[in-house]
Amino acid sequence: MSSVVRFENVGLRYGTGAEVLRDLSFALDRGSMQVLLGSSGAGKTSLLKLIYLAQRPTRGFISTFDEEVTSLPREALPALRRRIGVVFQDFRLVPHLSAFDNVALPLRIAGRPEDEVREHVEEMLEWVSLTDRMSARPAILSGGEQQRVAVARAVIGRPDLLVADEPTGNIDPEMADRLLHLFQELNKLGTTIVIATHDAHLVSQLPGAKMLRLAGGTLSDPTGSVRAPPAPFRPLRPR
Ligand SMILES: Nc1ncnc2c1ncn2[C@@H]1O[C@H](COP(=O)(O)OP(=O)(O)OP(=O)(O)O)[C@@H](O)[C@H]1O
Repeated sequence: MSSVVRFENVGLRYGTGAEVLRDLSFALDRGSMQVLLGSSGAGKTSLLKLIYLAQRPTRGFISTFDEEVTSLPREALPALRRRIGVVFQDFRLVPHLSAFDNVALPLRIAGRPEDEVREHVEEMLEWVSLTDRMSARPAILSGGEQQRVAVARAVIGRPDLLVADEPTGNIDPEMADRLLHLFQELNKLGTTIVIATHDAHLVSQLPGAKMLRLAGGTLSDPTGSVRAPPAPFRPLRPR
């Protein structure tokens, strides 16, 4: 099977600090769905940044859509980035644009006709239950509403690759189910998907998804069992 992204012995350090990612070698198969599991600080966001080309590795080799991106000039990256939808952990909505206009952005950038934009955006906002909030700017939306706008914006253009950083972190379980269903539908249409989370339960909600487990900056055996939970808290007994 061909791969959309391939890492070979990739490492990343910020400045002169220690490596936060090391010896990463894996491939994302075309049309696959992967859950990147790791605790807080494990390096999930850093790994996603390498995948969506916002960060270059300090060593190793990365290929994206069959281009060796590690040696590509900076000017060549935007064309590849346009094929990648990203749900950022901190949403990154455009503050002066309404929910509608934020979601419309990828379609307008792609030069799609305005009547088509309207139809698609309305449909997408309905899917994430934000029809009645479409005129609101991000500042007056709740965290969960902003997250749903961010997801809608990332998926609306049917990207070849979708990268989502804790995309269900701020929403209730019912809406989380709805978003996961949306990701599965997109995956059926051919989009390769990577979802980073610290929530091991998410894997069981995505039948067919493969797991990548990140710990201490490196990928462990994805077939390995989930680490045992810590011993239960036992308060001191009164003497
Ligand atoms: N821009 C940066 N400069 C320096 N260190 C950074 C930078 N970004 C992340 N780090 C460090 O890299 C390590 C991994 O961080 P990262 O944000 O990738 O983890 P994470 O698994 O996404 O965590 P969380 O689940 O809490 O978001 C941390 O030790 C963090 O402090």
